[in-house]
Amino acid sequence: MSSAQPIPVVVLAGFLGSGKTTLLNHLLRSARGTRIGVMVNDFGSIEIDAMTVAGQVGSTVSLGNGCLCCALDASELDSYLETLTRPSAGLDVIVIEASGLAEPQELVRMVLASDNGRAVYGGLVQVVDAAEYDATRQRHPETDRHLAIADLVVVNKADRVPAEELRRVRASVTALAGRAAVVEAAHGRVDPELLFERAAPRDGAGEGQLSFDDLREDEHADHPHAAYDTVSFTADRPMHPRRLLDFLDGRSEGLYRIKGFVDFGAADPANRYAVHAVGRFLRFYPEPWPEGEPRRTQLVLIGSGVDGAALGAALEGCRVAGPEDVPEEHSMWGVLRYVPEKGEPEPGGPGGSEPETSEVPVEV
Ligand SMILES: Nc1nc2c(ncn2[C@@H]2O[C@H](COP(=O)(O)OP(=O)(O)OP(=O)(O)O)[C@@H](O)[C@H]2O)c(=O)[nH]1
Repeated sequence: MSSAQPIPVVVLAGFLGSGKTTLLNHLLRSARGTRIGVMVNDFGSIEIDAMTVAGQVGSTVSLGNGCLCCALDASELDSYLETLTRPSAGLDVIVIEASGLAEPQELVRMVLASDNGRAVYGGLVQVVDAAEYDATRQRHPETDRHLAIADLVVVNKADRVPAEELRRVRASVTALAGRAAVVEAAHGRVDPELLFERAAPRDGAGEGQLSFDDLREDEHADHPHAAYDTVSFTADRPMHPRRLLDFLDGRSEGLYRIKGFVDFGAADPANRYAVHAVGRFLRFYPEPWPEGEPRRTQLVLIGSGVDGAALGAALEGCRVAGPEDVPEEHSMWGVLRYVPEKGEPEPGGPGGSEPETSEVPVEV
């Protein structure tokens, strides 16, 4: 792509835990020379997504805590776009990863409203968790509306549902997503061309894509974010593997999403454990501590109808209390049960080739 062309800005949306960061990291790994700028928006004061993506690329801007569509206005978005669209950054495409509770329509509207002449709206990619599809639609009827305005829908986690179920979900998504292409994926592994080609500004710019007029103003009202609380937890003392597992196994239905990194101290001094819970799905992904990274646990918990103070207190009780509180010999076994088999890649880690995008340092 030539730098004289406007840079497409793709909005990557999808409900909590559907696999947006996983897909983004796949794109960054397999972009083959396409230089991708990333904006990440975390819902929670610890920027887990930003940390998960940051190792992969230099051109990442974190939009911080909150729901982008509420926290940001078009002029602020413009100042971030200004940074990423500088010719010196040499980017070909910019991807905005929305928080799992963002209203994609608002983001699209903001991108369309941008007066940055070097950027152009590049389409909405909506990620769907095939295993959570019915439950998500039930709790969040606005899901249907999000599908209807998408340009590409990725029915992700195809590996988690039987073939027949996948067909049913795909058929339902296709019916709702009138204008969008629908593809299935496991671990977000879509052909990057699919996004970038769709994102590339074409003659008759944005043909087939949403225009301002397609976006109705009144739909921010039933924004799902209002129903959710977020709890951030940090501990400088290691977590007790068995007590943390008991906490996770006993989590309530309302506590829909947990993500972060866990320090199990002496139980595994070499690794930190990325943890992800999405509904009843739970995984730990051990990875060597990055050099210079302080040994600490950082978690973000997102749920509706949850008691934040009680969750915080319960997690505090999962910390190793002191030298006499030694985790019993096989206490890591419970954790290891949730470490994926070989072949199931980590959300942001190995499991694929190294990123081919070059580092593009961008100062914000
Ligand atoms: N089995 C399976 N797990 C997946 C797949 N895609 C993502 N995951 C896992 O689902 C969890 C959530 O994935 P993320 O990529 O962090 O989801 P997200 O949409 O960025 O999450 P939020 O930003 O919190 O909304 C992680 O444990 C991923 O490894 C998939 O296709 N199959």
